[in-house]
Amino acid sequence: MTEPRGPVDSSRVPRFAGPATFARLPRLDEVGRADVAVVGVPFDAGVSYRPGARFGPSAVREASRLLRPYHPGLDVSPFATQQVADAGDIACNPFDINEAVETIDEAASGLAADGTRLVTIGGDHTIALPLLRAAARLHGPVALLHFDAHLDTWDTYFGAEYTHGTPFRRAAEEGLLDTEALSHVGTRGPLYAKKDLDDDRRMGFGVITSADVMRRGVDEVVDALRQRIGDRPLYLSIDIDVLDPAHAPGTGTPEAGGLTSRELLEILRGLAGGNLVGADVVEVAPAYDHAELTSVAASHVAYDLVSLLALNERRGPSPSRPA
Ligand SMILES: N=C(N)NCCCC(=O)O
Ligand SMILES: [Zn+2]
Ligand SMILES: [Zn+2]
Repeated sequence: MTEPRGPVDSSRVPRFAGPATFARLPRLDEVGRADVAVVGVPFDAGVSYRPGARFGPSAVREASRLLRPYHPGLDVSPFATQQVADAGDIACNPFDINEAVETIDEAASGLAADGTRLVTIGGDHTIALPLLRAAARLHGPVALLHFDAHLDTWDTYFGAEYTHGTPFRRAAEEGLLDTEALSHVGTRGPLYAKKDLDDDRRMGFGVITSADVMRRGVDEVVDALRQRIGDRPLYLSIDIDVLDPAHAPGTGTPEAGGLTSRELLEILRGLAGGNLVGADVVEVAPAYDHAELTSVAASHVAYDLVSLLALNERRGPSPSRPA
């Protein structure tokens, strides 16, 4: 097997020079096949409040120029042990949500057909539905770990079924989810009614609120999540608004009282050694960002996801966790 082709060497070409692929990795067409593809979905026609997440993929790529090849927290060089490439953007119709959902499903299925695992950069949270369809087609119903301020299991908005507040209800209805292993992490903020929580529970979701993370701490949360997920094929969906607006102001539906980026990254690291089959980072809306706070956070989250996928291959225990 040939060695994976890694990022542009920052000691030769300054990291602020040249095109912004994710982490300055090669494009997929330059390497032919990848173990992990980072793909953008510049789609935001499903939002209920501030638009702008269509510019998320390019902002996260720009912010990812500073990433380095070795992850000390997980003791892995994620670009050396597997071929990681930037698959560019899935071009989908900004005026027709139903068509866009189909396009994303087909494109994701095409990319993943030969075993490539996808880390998708959104885009608003609508895109999780077609990504879950593509994942479930390959792996069957998947465990879902959903980091978000919001439940995203509402039914419709203005009669629309496919929106950023409804992907997980649709996914549950379509049988894409393993109902024994569904968790929201980081939820908070006002709801429409208490019934939102009842509906959510009926779909099988467990909830670890943002306040729970603060009270129970990262290690206990990780233990609970690992127990619930076990060895199941796992899909991770990370809405950047799970972070407090102080850590991620650049997003469309911000809610006070969120996680710190440190908490989010540490919870992710605690999941090492599981059976991650795909992941997304969504809802980065750069027009509301300051000093790239949000896109830097999202680029680090994506880097950790790629690193978790590298450790998947090894199937070893997590070095960041005590034995
Ligand atoms: N998925 C995100 N970010 N937000 C959903 C909010 C839905 C609402 O406006 O009630
Ligand atoms: Zn959200
Ligand atoms: Zn969301």
